[in-house]
Amino acid sequence: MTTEQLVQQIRKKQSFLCIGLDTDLEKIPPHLLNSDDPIFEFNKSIIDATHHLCVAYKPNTAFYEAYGIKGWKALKKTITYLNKNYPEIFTIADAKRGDIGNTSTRYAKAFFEDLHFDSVTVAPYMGKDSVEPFLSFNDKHTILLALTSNEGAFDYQTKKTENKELYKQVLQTAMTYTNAENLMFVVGATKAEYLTEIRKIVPDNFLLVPGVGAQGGSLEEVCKYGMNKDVGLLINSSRGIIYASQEKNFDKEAAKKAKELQLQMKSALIAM
Ligand SMILES: O=c1ccn([C@@H]2O[C@H](COP(=O)(O)O)[C@@H](O)[C@H]2O)c(=O)[nH]1
Repeated sequence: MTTEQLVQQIRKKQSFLCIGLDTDLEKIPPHLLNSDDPIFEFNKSIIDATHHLCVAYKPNTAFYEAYGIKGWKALKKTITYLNKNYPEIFTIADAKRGDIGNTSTRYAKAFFEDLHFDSVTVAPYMGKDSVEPFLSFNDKHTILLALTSNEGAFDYQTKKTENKELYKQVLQTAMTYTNAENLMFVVGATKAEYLTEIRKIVPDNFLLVPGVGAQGGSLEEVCKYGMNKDVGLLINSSRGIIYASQEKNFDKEAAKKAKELQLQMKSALIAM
């Protein structure tokens, strides 16, 4: 999917919501555990109930890898279901990959060519030759970790080397990479106060913003400091939406939570 197509969807749906499919067998409604593939059944119900309220889904691969081959099969069924039934939806494999060049190429092939995701999250620590293999795929997006939502972000990401914070160096250096137009960046909603500085360095790139809902980040502040002329934000909520209820109507309860966020996003778009 191109960035233009993503922006069109945001305008059409009046939403820049990304729903995180962090599917955990210990948290899904117990009645689903009797089915052949409870992870996929849960995801399918959530997707069918919420697709009109969001523009992206983000399965975090850890939740699938944890179940071995069964988890990978459920991930493949989920992305195939999304691409077949809702091709307008932007898909993110939250896998946080990155390695020496030839290994990164295999990761990129796995997520872009085998699984057909639109994007994958990548860790910047190994530098240019670990990131550029992901960037070389047309109409695919590499979402680089810049300033993460967790407390540990302060261990390195905000520390200064050569009088500049590491997250700023990541943003600036990454923008010099070949095919940098395919870059998006992860910035935690819990770090909204940094967004003004971040937008000075990457005014045009999309930001994937996890951390509203369960982690307590403010949607209002993220919009205030992070929006650009094309909206430029994908705001993720996982647990806050998908685990709204463990009852039979869990999908409808999830949709209610997604609707609450979509309505706030609609207001932010009107105020733009
Ligand atoms: O900085 C980061 C990067 C990734 N994540 C991931 O996003 C979701 C957030 O889930 P919630 O349940 O809405 O808290 C999860 O998959 C994280 O691994 C992040 O939170 N922060």
